[in-house]
Amino acid sequence: MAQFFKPQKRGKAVSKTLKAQVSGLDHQARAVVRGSGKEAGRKPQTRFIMGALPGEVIQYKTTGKHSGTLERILEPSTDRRDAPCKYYEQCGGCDFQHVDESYQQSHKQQVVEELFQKFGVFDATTEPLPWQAPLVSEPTRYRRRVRLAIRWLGKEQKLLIGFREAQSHQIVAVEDCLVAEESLLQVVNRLYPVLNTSSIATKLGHLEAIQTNKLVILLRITDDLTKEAIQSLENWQAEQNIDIWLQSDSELTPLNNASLPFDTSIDGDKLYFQPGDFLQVNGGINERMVQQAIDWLAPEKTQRVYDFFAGIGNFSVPLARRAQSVLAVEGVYRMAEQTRSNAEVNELTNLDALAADLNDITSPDLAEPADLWCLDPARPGAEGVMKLLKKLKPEQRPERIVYVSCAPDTLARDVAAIVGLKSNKKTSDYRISKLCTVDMFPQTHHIETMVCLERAS
Ligand SMILES: C[S@@+](CC[C@H](N)C(=O)[O-])C[C@H]1O[C@@H](n2cnc3c(N)ncnc32)[C@H](O)[C@@H]1O
Ligand code: SF4
Repeated sequence: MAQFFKPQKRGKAVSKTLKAQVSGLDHQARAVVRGSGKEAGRKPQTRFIMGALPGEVIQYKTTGKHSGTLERILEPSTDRRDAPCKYYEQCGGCDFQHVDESYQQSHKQQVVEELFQKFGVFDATTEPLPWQAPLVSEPTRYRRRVRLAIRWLGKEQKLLIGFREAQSHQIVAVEDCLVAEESLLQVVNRLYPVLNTSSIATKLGHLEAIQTNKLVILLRITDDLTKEAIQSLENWQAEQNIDIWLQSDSELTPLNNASLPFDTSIDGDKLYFQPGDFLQVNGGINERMVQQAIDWLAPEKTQRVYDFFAGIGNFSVPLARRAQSVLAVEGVYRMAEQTRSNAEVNELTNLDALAADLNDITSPDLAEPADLWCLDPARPGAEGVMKLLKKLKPEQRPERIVYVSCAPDTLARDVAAIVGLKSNKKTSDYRISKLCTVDMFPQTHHIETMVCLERAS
């Protein structure tokens, strides 16, 4: 039969296998390779490839204009180690186990340094950043919360529970996870036979296991469970003394009216939360991070504090123990209410909470100005708070700001905005007095950083 030419849709690049030497690591710990030679007549591209290290010669497959997947390491780096977790090659939960923890930590500090330089936060040729020792975590068994994906395999009549593969919807079944507290996967394994029936498993979205004062299971359900299914979960709950919560699109319900779990603050105060609320995943490092925020802010009994992006009051409650008053601001109404309730339970009359969108905050929303600000935004950062700071008269601005960040790029952008404030057009109103990385997520590329900024006068 005659073959006719059919024009191809533009932009659909053909995947190729290439060889290259890795030139560096980006802020997501992806290897940077510059295309060697011409690829199908195009200009060589820079691509980002997970799993390789600077100096290594690799073979990779192109998957997009700037992406590729690692196929083979032809010349390994001496920094490479065998990953401690047997699921590492498939599981998307960790992406930095192929180097040891000190490499991970120094890479993370270097990323922050480079981003601060890029955003003009400081000039490396004239003034080094005042780095403090990193807050270093246990390298394994540090997670007190895990989320597992779930799929019912209809043909095999079997439930699959595990972590997602990187950039894929596939699930890797795991019996244990090296970064999670041991109790978490153990309890999931015990619950498995109860969930492994089509009447429950087909209605599950995902599962979370959380360990604070007690173990809690949160089941995300996509449809109502039958009475019998609920009864079997309740029987297991009673037998194991472990609370189960069901989360649907519209509500979060504890089975048998299970009570709220709580985290304990550095002063022994109880921070109650619902299983759907934000909770810092690394309990040990969280304690040290909160203590350091307090040391850096150094609140006095005469000072007022704003805790922006407050969650359930992780920083607000210990700050309220030391300051004259604290206003916690949180976007999720329920969590702001929880902070208020946590203030009451711990008999703190000087802590109030406001539910507000911090992208859009104005000083009248906050009533009186505060002497100290604590900021702990999610990844998009705190642009709205930066706008607020800029609009304030210099004398209304805080004496000190501690910024806790889980995204170094938005941190660099926001810190650049703070050090760029100049009331007298010459010198900055604020300088960075201390900063450090916080090892919140060992074995992954995620970077947590704390920065303390002090007002000049
Ligand atoms: C990284 S968590 C920190 C929570 C708390 N500081 C802690 O240590 O547990 C960030 C918090 O910011 C809140 N948040 C995110 N975007 C917000 C916004 N635009 N306005 C107010 N709060 C926001 C989230 O709901 C979340 O509770
Ligand atoms: S998330 Fe757990 S199971 Fe997955 S690679 Fe990391 S340690 Fe292993």
